[in-house]
Amino acid sequence: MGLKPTKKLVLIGNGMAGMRTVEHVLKLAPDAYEITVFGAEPHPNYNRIMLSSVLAGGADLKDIVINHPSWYAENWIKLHLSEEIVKINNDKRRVISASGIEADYDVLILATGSSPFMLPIPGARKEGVIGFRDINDCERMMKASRHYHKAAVIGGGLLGLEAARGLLHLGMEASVVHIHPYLMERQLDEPASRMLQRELEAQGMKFLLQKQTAGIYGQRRAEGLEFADGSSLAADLIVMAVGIRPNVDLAKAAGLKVERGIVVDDHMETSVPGVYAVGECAQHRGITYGLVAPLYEQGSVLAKRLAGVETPGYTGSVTSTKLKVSGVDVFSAGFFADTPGTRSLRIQDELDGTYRKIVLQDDKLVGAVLFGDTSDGASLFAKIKSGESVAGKEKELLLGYAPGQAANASPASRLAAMAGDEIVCGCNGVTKETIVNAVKNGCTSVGEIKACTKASGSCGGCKPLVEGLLQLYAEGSSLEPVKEGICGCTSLGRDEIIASIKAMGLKSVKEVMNVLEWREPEGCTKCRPALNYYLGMLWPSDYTDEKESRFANERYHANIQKDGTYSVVPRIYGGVTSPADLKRIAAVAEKYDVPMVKFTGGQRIDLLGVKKEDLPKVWEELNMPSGYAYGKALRTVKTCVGSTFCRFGTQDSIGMGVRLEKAFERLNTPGKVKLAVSGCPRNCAESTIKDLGVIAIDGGWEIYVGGNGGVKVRVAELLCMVKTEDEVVEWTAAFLQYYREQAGWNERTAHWVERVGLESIKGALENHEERTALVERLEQTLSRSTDPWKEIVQDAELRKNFEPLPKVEPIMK
Ligand SMILES: Cc1cc2nc3c(=O)[nH]c(=O)nc-3n(C[C@H](O)[C@H](O)[C@H](O)COP(=O)(O)OP(=O)(O)OC[C@H]3O[C@@H](n4cnc5c(N)ncnc54)[C@H](O)[C@@H]3O)c2cc1C
Ligand SMILES: NC(=O)c1ccc[n+]([C@@H]2O[C@H](COP(=O)([O-])OP(=O)(O)OC[C@H]3O[C@@H](n4cnc5c(N)ncnc54)[C@H](O)[C@@H]3O)[C@@H](O)[C@H]2O)c1
Ligand code: SF4
Ligand code: FES
Repeated sequence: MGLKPTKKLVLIGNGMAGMRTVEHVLKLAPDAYEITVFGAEPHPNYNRIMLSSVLAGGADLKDIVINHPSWYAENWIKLHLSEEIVKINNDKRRVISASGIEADYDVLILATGSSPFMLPIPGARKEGVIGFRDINDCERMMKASRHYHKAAVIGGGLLGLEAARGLLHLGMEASVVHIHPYLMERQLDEPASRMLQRELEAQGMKFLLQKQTAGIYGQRRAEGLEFADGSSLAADLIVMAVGIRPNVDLAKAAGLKVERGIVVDDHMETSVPGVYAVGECAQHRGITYGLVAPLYEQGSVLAKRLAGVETPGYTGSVTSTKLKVSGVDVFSAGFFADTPGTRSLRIQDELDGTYRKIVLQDDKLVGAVLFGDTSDGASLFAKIKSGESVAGKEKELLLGYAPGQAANASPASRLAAMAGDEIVCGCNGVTKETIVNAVKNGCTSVGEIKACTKASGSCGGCKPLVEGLLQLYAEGSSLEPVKEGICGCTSLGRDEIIASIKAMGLKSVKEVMNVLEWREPEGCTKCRPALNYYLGMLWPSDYTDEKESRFANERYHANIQKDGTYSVVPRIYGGVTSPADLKRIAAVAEKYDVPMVKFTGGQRIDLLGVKKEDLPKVWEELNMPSGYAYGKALRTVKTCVGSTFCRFGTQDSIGMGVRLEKAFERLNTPGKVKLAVSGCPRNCAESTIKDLGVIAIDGGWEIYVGGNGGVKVRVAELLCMVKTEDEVVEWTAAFLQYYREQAGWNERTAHWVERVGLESIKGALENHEERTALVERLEQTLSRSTDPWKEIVQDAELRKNFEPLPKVEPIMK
């Protein structure tokens, strides 16, 4: 420190926004102020955001401190902990703490944050009823979990869901009571919200929707909740997460203009000159914010103002949020609702568990919702913030790739294509360019980049991107990163993971994550199903499929529809049915009020709109095998009528198709697999746009592979020509097993064939010995497969999974 400062700066509130402002001031004008900080909490400034991770086991309390006491001392800051300021004397320009400490100021910053809103209902003050705001709350929940088992969280917003996830981690039963019909209604539309709910249910969370809490019952300690509809829920820990209220009492008493928050102008100055407010307690242009990114923007503007650096002022923020629950990727930004004057585009892939919605207004992107894969969140948010015209680029934004570019372009090429001014770390407003410069200036780890730029220092959501940039731009690395993880939880790629599983004999998803040091202990929606698949593929004889690592569709063995009902597709081999099967399907459809019965593109019958609780009965009464219309597995074998009826047919395509479908049904594959068999080169079964298509020719068959008729049409390539039906089956088996062993999870054959090249596949399969070995390994896998519907129908425990959500008992008064 150089000259003795002449002005006194007092900060009330040792939290995230206030201390970020002080840090900025120290950078811009290190000698300008003598700084005193008052904090009501007994801790130095810590990362409040990470409390969710602490509760969920992803961090330790000691890991979340942002500024250690030594940092304050090094920067000549006088720090008063456990000292609440109870009075501001504007005339004397002095503040007074609860214990009587007085401090004079020339500049005063109020950064008092918010408090959880506690519902004013009978029983709200009972023991065991808490908010979730600070370290103390976190410790109370941890302590309660050691003695009690049933927790209820009131509020299905960001905080409530993160709290519930943490409580599950602590071994408690966690029920979320939400007043709206669907969760996170402030951030998500209904389809995304329903997908989220299903994922969280799979993690063990329970939900009571459209429930208004009327009171909390119990003696001294809470024992449960009573609802307005007369029902109740037992709970011995109740966490209220129904929103926050800015802490404004102190400012109000001091005569500052206060509405919902402390009213400030564009330079964060309150109605009293020299007195400023930042963070959640401040109200700017009518808005109070509850996320760090806008609060940090405010802090940066205020610091400039205090350091005498010219600034146009703060003009307000567009916000984006990400739910920090491991295993669930949800992103929401801007105006996501469908309102008059806006146009929404969306795609939902129930199979991959992904949802994308973009909202446009006057050719600009104004909002976005992503579920399942949030890797494009940063770039969509950048477009929303820039306000640039996106006319003509709507499809690119919706699909997440430029026309002509591969749909699943590698994360590395996406990072490389990112513009320099695109924000990578939303919490701290750090651009790609800033991170790349830090790397070029010698930062060699994410920790160093954090220390240098703040990126990844708050919610941690951008860590995978920061790590990706580090790998991409570190000296000596090629344009492709050295290592590209299968998801943000690891930097290990598919091949490394498979090699480690084999070498170390790892036998469960959890074991792989532990031994290979996953960053997220629970993994995510990308890696859990991938590991489950790899383990099943590598250990066909003794691996037990982990249902909880599969998408909801695969767990329930039915496709979930937009409205929460399911579709049921029984197997119809080769598209050939019988009057008896048709009668049974019709009877079930009538009995269970199935609203729609539809023929699918794969020549089957789809019963749409089946209620979850009816699924076991529907399967039982259909008494037909599962068609696997929901899984990454063999789907359909489409056939034309072939030589049996068609005058052009040279071979029995129906017989061949039925044989293939019976041979490979229930086979799990990296991506869904569709087959087709055509009876002559007229190709009526569209064999050339299937993963594997067979076409009859004079005296034999042609086998084509790697075709796709979906978003990006790809024509299949000729793998081989064979003479007999047995050879068709053998080559198909060998190709499917080679695909199972070589492709990445979720990689369709079209992409895989394009990536590795047809010649390499031909090379492997042409060798008779290798082909035979592949067929044997495939048969070993198939020998253990059983029909999932039959299993569920016969198992009372499994049937319970389909029962309606927790029964709420009526309360006896
Ligand atoms: C569990 C949890 C998870 C969150 N996750 C995210 C997230 O992922 N992303 C995100 O953007 N935001 C998240 N938030 C919100 C984010 O933490 C807040 O927006 C941010 O901390 C607000 O900063 P602040 O400085 O305004 O208030 P705070 O950080 O609350 O700081 C205010 C401080 O002032 C003190 N204080 C109040 N009155 C006085 C007084 N009179 N005298 C002295 N001291 C006083 C308080 O004790 C407190 O320490 C989360 C919040 C919680 C609780
Ligand atoms: N990942 C993140 O970004 C993150 C995480 C945690 C907290 N936060 C922030 O912390 C603050 C607090 O979070 P929050 O979730 O409490 O606030 P919120 O206002 O975002 O959500 C509160 C939720 O509670 C529901 N609710 C209201 N009254 C209810 C009632 N009587 N019964 C049941 N449900 C009721 C609302 O419908 C709403 O969905 C917010 O500013 C939030 O943005 C952010
Ligand atoms: S592909 Fe050939 S055999 Fe099959 S229906 Fe068409 S014309 Fe007939
Ligand atoms: S986005 Fe939250 S720390 Fe970077």
